Amino acid sequence: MNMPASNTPVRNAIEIRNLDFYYGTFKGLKNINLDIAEGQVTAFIGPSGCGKSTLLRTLNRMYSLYPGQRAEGQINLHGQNILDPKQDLNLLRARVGMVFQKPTPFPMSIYDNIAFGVKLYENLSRSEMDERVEWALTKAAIWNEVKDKLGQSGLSLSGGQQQRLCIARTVAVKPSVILLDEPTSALDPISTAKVEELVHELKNDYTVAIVTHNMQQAARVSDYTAYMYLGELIEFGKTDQIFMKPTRQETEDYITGRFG
Ligand SMILES: Nc1ncnc2c1ncn2[C@@H]1O[C@H](COP(=O)(O)OP(=O)(O)OP(=O)(O)O)[C@@H](O)[C@H]1O
Repeated sequence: MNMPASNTPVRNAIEIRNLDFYYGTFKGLKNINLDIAEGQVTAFIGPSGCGKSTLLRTLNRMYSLYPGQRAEGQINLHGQNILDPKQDLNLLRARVGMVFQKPTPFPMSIYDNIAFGVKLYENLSRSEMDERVEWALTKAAIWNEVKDKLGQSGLSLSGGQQQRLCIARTVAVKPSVILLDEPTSALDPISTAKVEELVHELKNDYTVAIVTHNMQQAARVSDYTAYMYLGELIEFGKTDQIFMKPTRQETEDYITGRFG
């Protein structure tokens, strides 16, 4: 468990207030109130269908792509409510990047996988772009594996490498928050360990929120943990408190495997 240094004041990157979420008439999230600390890793855990991915997808309004899905309440990103209808969604997704469960490289070269997103937001010279590509791939701990084959298709990489390429692609546009939706569930144990190590590194520069089915993973990589059940936030706290001394019986039952 990664404890924040106790003498460092924790600032919130995101403050979620009275958040309800609807899939049509079905209420997927019920009155969520949660703070996501800047420069820390926050894990969302809970049994299947409890709303972990739904909550993550509200944080960059990914749901706005789907008709019938809506959120009510407030999600303040560095003090600005991103649920405001006037929010520019392209800008939001540059500030809040997302990595999905299955690696999803674009069908283009490794270099272009990184450059593509950067070009949407910035006008860099070729040499500046070369630098950005190397920087992002280095941040995602995959530079050494791909530096001699940047022209090859991203799809030619292994699953674990593809996922790190996707993380590099997200990092490349310099977001302030990175959302990871079960980023290792399709990976083997060695690739999983690499991605977990990377999550640990990323929090030096970014705020990270991660959905995981794997409680050991939540315990290993996160500073804070939110336990959810049936669309409600049941308990939230520092990861060691949630895992070693939960205050709610429901949390304890889930953590100890008596339920879920
Ligand atoms: N597109 C959708 N339309 C309608 N209901 C949905 C949709 N996506 C999810 N739901 C419902 O919302 C609830 C929360 O789903 P969500 O995917 O957020 O859960 P989860 O905790 O991430 O689950 P899992 O661990 O299985 O991925 C579930 O009851 C699910 O059936």
